[in-house]
Amino acid sequence: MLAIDKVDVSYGHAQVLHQVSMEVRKGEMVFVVGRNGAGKTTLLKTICGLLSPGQGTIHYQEQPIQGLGAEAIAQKGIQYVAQDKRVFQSLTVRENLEMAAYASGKAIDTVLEQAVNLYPMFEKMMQRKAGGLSGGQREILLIARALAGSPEVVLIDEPTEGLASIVIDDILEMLRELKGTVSGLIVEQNLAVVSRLADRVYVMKEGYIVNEITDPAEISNFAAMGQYL
Ligand SMILES: Nc1ncnc2c1ncn2[C@@H]1O[C@H](COP(=O)(O)OP(=O)(O)OP(=O)(O)O)[C@@H](O)[C@H]1O
Repeated sequence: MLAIDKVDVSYGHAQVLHQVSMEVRKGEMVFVVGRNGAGKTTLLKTICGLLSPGQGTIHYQEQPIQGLGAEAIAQKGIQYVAQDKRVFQSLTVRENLEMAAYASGKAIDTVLEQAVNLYPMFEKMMQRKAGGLSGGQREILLIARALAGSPEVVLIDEPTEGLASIVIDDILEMLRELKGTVSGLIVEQNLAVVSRLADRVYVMKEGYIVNEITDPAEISNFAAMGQYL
């Protein structure tokens, strides 16, 4: 589905990704973990076309996409949910979803229904201003917006960052709902979340992939593996 091969990325003269290779197979939920500054956000921005790799290739459904630009890559079916949890605050939940429907060309009713399936509480929250939602609900709204165009792959940057543990459970539940319906590449520092959902984990350190874990037993023990971070 997505194959990243020996990708280097620099900001000016500062190289921050070195020979990064990874894959996401159809329906897989793949996690990237690593300390702050390891290059995780840079990786997602490179895949979705906000940054261009200096070297290496990124293939999506067997076609090269590196350097295509963010709009073209989104149209091909890769959606990116940034770390900042920024919704259109002065618009309602419904209006936020309507804008995503409009941008993707999907019927509004379908997008609203998908969002309620993802997070049933939205049904009663459609007229609320998105700025008044909790951090967790904003994150779920952003993911619902990203799913509006029925992408094949979602790239999600730190969905639980800064959230209280009770809200993290909501995100966990929502991601569990998503699992299998779309392929996911998710940056996440909460190892308990990773251990519950991951099909595959990549560990990044200082711009390099230093470990790939696919063994389910090892993944389910991942929360105890703080040494990787
Ligand atoms: N726009 C930029 N210009 C120059 N350097 C940058 C820029 N963005 C990030 N960096 C540097 O690139 C490196 C990787 O940053 P990146 O944000 O990708 O890491 P990260 O693993 O996502 O960390 P975090 O969890 O803090 O977001 C860091 O050293 C960071 O300072």
